[in-house]
Amino acid sequence: MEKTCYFEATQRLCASLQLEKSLEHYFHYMKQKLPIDGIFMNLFQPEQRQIQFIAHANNESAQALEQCVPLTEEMCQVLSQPDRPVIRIINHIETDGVTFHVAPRVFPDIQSLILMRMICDDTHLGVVGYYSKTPNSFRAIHADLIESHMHPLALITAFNLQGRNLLAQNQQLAEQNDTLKRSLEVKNGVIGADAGLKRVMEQVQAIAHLDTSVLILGETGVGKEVIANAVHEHSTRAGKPFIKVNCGAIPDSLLDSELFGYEKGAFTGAEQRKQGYFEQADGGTIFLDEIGELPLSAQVRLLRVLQNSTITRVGGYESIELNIRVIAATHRDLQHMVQDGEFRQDLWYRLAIFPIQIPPLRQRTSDIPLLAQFAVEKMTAKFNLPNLPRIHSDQLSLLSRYPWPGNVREMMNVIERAVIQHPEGPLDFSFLMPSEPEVVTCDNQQVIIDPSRAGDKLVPLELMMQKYISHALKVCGGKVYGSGGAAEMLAVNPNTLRSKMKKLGIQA
Ligand SMILES: Nc1ncnc2c1ncn2[C@@H]1O[C@H](COP(=O)(O)OP(=O)(O)OP(=O)(O)O)[C@@H](O)[C@H]1O
Repeated sequence: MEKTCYFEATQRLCASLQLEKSLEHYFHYMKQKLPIDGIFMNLFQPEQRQIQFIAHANNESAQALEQCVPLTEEMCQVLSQPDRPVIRIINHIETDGVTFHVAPRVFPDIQSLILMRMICDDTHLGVVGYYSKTPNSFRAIHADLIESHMHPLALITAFNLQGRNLLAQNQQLAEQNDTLKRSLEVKNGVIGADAGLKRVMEQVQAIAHLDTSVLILGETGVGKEVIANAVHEHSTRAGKPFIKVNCGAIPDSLLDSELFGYEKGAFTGAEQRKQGYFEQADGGTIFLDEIGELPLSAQVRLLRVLQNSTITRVGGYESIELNIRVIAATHRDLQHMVQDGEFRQDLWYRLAIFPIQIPPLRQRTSDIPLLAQFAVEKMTAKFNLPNLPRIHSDQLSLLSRYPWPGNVREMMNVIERAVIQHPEGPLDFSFLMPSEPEVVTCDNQQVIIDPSRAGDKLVPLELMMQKYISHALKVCGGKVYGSGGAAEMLAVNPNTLRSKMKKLGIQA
């Protein structure tokens, strides 16, 4: 009889991964053997000084519970005694101090019960309670019948606990992961912040919280905008506007209206009042990229704005006071431009209070693997690829040897191209290796076009331009306009480049 009961009970306890479901099956079997109205399970949590009810089954339902009942210090001591009996019959609940304090808080109708401790690996987990709403319901024979069920009950509870702990740890790790990801984002996607750009990031940290103007210097594509963004994000202006102005991309005739805005009727076509970039940046930061391209006439007006912190819209009279931090950037040698009279010295002094020089990528090759990984992840997301394409170590060292004249932007383009070519990986960058020197025929002679290999025989400038523009297009993956395009890399106006391409018969 006991053996059959043990077998049947164990089968039911093992029927589900959900404790309350197992308990429900078990209850419906055990109610035929015992005078019970329900069964509950709870955990003893001495560190929290409480008992937590985790599952309950009766004739109506089965529920997973999370109800906790606090214990006094003395109660904890009583329950921690190792020699407490495994099974106890309590036929009048009010006679047992601890049980009377705990069980009726969750199940008010309990009058009598059998409590069986669940012990697994010498650890007291908690108890199973077989209860009745009638007093004096239980006899020793009932206790004898269930005593052998302690092990399967303890085992399924221990597994369930392990699962709960794993879930909780998992959730904690996921939260930590999110926090770490966010803190990486706060570093604003500056890859190399702890390596090749460490010195730069130290300067960013030092200047960010001040309102001083910052001048960011470095070759094209080196990450000047990324650093400008980092200054803004680390400043008290983070969350306020960050307005980027590419000074080289605005035609001279539109500069004033773009920068300072205009009043309705200021000129033909000015049908509405429009805010300029400066007004849009009020409270935040204006990033004047390619400041070296600003014509001298505009430089005077910019200096006035910087000195007075006010602007006047085109066609307007009112002075508008602004609160703006200025970050300027250029790939040109501004000091040299000052000497040549192309850049106003007073503006240079004003902007160059705190210059940050970003080293070219070839001088910080330690950043290349991380940047490559970053670019691969970016492209994988962009093209919705199921897996990250791999880069073998020989290809990675090829990337580290390449001189990257277009810096990080060129690298992003190169990786995009490699991902398009082999989306499933591994990525191949052999196209970066110097190809056979290109030879063109000029005056019936063969001439090598690579200037570093050219001899004394020079080719017509147009031919050299044709080859050079074609090369630039190749580097930019055929892109003419926009960020990372050939016009940007060659620092020319896209329309100028288009017309040159047309003239020289170059297809994008
Ligand atoms: N340290 C970096 N971490 C992550 N991405 C970078 C980093 N540096 C540059 N990039 C990426 O390289 C590209 C070019 O960067 P960015 O536009 O900041 O260069 P730039 O120096 O301002 O270029 P330009 O001189 O043409 O204005 C962008 O896609 C940018 O996200």
